Amino acid sequence: MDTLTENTGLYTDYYELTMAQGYFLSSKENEQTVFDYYYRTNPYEGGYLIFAGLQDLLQILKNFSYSKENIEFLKKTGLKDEFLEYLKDFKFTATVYSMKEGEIVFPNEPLVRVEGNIIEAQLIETLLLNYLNFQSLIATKACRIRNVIGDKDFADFGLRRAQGLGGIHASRAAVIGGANTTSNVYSAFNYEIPLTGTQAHAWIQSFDYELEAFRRYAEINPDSTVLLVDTYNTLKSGVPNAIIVAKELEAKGYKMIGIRLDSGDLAYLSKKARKMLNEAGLEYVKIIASNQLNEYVIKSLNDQGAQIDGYGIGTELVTGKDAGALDGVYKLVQNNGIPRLKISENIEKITMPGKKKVIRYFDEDGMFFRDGILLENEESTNRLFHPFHSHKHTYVTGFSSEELMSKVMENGKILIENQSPVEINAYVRKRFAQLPDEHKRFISPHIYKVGFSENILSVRDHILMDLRSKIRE
Ligand SMILES: Nc1ncnc2c1ncn2[C@@H]1O[C@H](COP(=O)(O)OP(=O)(O)OP(=O)(O)O)[C@@H](O)[C@H]1O
Ligand SMILES: O=P(O)(O)OC[C@H]1O[C@H](OP(=O)(O)OP(=O)(O)O)[C@H](O)[C@@H]1O
Ligand SMILES: O=C(O)c1cccnc1
Repeated sequence: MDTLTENTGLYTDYYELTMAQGYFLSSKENEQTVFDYYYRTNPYEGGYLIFAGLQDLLQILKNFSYSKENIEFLKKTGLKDEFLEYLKDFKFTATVYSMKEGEIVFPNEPLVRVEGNIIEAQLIETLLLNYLNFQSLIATKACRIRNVIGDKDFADFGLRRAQGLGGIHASRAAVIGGANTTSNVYSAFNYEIPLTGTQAHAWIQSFDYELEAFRRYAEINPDSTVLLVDTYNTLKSGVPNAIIVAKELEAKGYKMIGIRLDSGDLAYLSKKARKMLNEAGLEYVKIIASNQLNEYVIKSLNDQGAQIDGYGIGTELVTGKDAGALDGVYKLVQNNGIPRLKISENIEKITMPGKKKVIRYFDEDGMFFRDGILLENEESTNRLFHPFHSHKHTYVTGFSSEELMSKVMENGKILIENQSPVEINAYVRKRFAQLPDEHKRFISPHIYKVGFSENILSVRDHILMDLRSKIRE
C-alpha cells in the first residue's frame, strides 16, 4: 500500500514526458529498451547499501496512468494532441527484474532492470529513482544503527523532523533496515509496523507536579507506561518519582515498562538511574534513551558502559544524515536488441551495456565473497575482472553462488508476495550475518569487490572502439 494509489503518471520530471513525446512522434514507440538502476557510491562512507523501496515502487507502477484532468493539464504545458491521445490509455506493461527488497548490495551492480517499450521505460525514470534512492538510503542508515544497538529496542521517532511526506517512506525503510517500531501512526497503519509511544514534556508540564503527571499517565496506561524523567531534574526528581509510580503499579499487579532519558549525559544518567531502579527492586524497568542519537553516539555510549535498554531515534535516521541522498541512476543499456553505452569524461561514469545478471559468490563459510556481473545469457564465468584494470581479477570457479535478480513484474502484474517491513527486515538480518565484518566498520570499510565477466567487458570495449571511431569520422 502507498499514499498514491491512482493516476500516478504525473509523478515524473517533465523531460521524461517531452522525451516520451519525441519517441512517439519519431515512431519509436515500439522500440524495445532495457534500463538499469544502480548506484555509484556507498552512503555514509560505508561499505554497503540495503536495497529498499521495491514494493512501494511496484504498487505505484501498477497505477501509472493519466486521468482526464492530468491530460488537460499536460495539454496546457504544450504537449501535442497526438501524443496526449496515446497517453490517455497509457499503462505500464514493462517487465521488471530486481534484487530482493532488503538485499545487501554494492556500487555499480544493476539492482533493477526494466525491459519494455522505450516510452514506458523512460517515463518511470524519475519515479523509480525517487522511490528506491530514498528508501535505500534510510534503510542503510537504520542498518548501521541496528549494528551498534545489538538486540535492544530501537524505535523510529523521526516523522516530526523528516523531509515532509518523505517521513512516510522513511519509517517503512527504517524498519526494513532495523528499527523494531515506529511512532509514525500513518506508516504503522499503511505498512503494518508495530507502533509505540511514550509522552512529551508537555504532558508533565501540564500538571502542577511531576509525580501527579506520572501517576495519571500510569493510571490511564498501566500496562504500557514509559515515563519521561528529564523535565525538571532527572536524578533528583524524575527517577525518584518514576520509582514511586512503578511501586504503585506493582501494588496493582502491573509492571512499569520503562523510563526515558532525553537530555544530558546519557551514559552518566543511565548508570545512576539503573542503580536507583535496581536498589528499589525494579530491575525489570527499562531505560530508554533519545536525543539526537546516531550510530556514532550509540557506539560511544556502548564503550562508556551506558545502561541503556532501548533507543528512540529521529532526525538522524529519517534524514539519512550525513549522506543526504543516494546517487542511484537509471541508464539505458540496450535498444532494439543492440547494447548501448554512454561515454563520460569520468571513467567511472561509463555505463555497462546490455542485459546483465548479478551472481553472488560465497566462501566456504557461506560468507559473501564477490559479486559478479555477467551477460544475461552467460551460463557462468571462471574469472571476474576489475572494470578498467584487467590485471586485477579473481577466480570464482568452485565457489557456491546465487543469482540475485528475478522477475518481479510483468504486463502490469506484480509477481512477488507482499511482505511487511518487519518480514523484509528478517531477510536483511540473515544477509547481514553473511557480510564479512570488515565491510561493516564505520571508518574506512573494506571495499567489497564487484567484478565483470570477460564477455561483458569485451562487449563494452567493442562498442567503445566503435563509438570512438564514429567520433573521429
Ligand atoms: N555520554 C555521552 N557520550 C556521547 N554523547 C552523548 C552522551 N550523552 C549524550 N550524548 C549526545 O550528546 C548530544 C547532547 O546534545 P545537547 O547538548 O544538545 O543535549 P542536551 O543539552 O543534553 O539536551 P537538549 O538540548 O535536548 O535539552 C546529543 O546528541 C546526545 O545524544
Ligand atoms: O532527537 P531525535 O533523534 O530527533 O528524536 C526525536 C526527538 O523528538 C522529541 O523531542 P522534541 O521534538 O520535543 O524536541 P527536543 O529535542 O526539545 O526534546 C523526542 O523527545 C526526541 O528528543
Ligand atoms: O513516543 C515518543 O516518546 C516520541 C515520539 C516521537 C518523538 N519523540 C518521542
